[in-house]
Amino acid sequence: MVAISIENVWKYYGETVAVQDLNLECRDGEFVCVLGPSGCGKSSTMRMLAGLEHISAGQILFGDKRINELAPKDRDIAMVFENYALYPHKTVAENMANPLRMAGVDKATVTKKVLDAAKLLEIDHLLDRKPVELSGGQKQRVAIGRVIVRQPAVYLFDEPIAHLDAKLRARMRTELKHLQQHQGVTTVYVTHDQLEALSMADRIAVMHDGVLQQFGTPAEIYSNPVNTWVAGFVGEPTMNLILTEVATEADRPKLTHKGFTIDLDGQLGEAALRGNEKALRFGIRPENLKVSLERSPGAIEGTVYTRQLLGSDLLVEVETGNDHFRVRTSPAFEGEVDRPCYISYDLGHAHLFSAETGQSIV
Ligand SMILES: Nc1ncnc2c1ncn2[C@@H]1O[C@H](COP(=O)(O)OP(=O)(O)OP(=O)(O)O)[C@@H](O)[C@H]1O
Repeated sequence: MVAISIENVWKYYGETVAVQDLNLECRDGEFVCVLGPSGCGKSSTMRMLAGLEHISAGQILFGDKRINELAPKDRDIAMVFENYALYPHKTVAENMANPLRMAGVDKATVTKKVLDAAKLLEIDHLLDRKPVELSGGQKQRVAIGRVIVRQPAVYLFDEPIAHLDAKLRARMRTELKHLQQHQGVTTVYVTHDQLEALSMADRIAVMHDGVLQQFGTPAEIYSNPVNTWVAGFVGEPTMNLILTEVATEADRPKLTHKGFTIDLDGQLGEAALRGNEKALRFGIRPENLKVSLERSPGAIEGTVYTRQLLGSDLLVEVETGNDHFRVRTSPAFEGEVDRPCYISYDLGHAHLFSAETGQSIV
């Protein structure tokens, strides 16, 4: 196992800048997810780590060894990419056994390790089949199996479970996480799925347009997003980010909006005054709002726009002054569409972002 340092790394494809001055430290044995939407540069980062893509500038170290010039086979990595390249003429068992055979492991150990991995991945009944006889999801599991049979210094996973159905994906998240914790192999895992990142990673690197936005634990990313981009990308249903104007009344700051006014105090109040900004985005997660049919002091008045059942919870969208708040509540909430309701909030869970730059000001 080994720590990974990505230092001032850039990736260009001609004029296109895919990765911009990336700095990331992945501790020995850590599980780091690189999270972002399509085109944000996560696969380019992964391919540079794997040695499949030239590093345009900067350097990558495994431990204290610079790997820029090392061939993929000399990096002691095992990778699963979205387009799993299996050997077409070999069976599933032979595909999975291949890395162990190449490493000179004895036959009995190979057979046992392949069978254990196949059972874990629920492909033990497919061991004699050839890749052409498998579904996409089954091929993906064989590709994962081929990687987990051996213990390299680094695992590189690029959307390895994207092709599985929801139930198997949830199971594989648990199993991969368990396996990684058990083996302690330093892991970089690329995904566009924020739930996957939140549930699996020790730390998450959120990328957008080739630029690292934030690097932190899932709790830090979720609770203290550094900008509106991260705030809106991580968390489902997404954070409410409502544009408001800043005003003061008797030196006390407040946020004004067509549908409501929010008096600020404490940390938020200080930040709003200090920032000297005319407009701010008020951010609050749906689970940190309460909706009621009873009016209460300071509550935001609105009308029920939609009710959507999310299994055990109800998502209520409330319209106020041409904007909508999403509120996660109990299905027992009786408010009907187009009827008045009242939203209350705890400012301890609220965020303020500059309307101009999108950066958190608190
Ligand atoms: N071989 C290439 N030649 C030119 N441009 C490329 C090449 N590979 C990627 N790009 C561009 O670089 C940027 C980052 O691509 P990258 O594949 O790293 O993103 P990604 O986040 O992994 O996206 P996806 O999830 O869709 O794979 C994109 O704008 C993409 O169009």
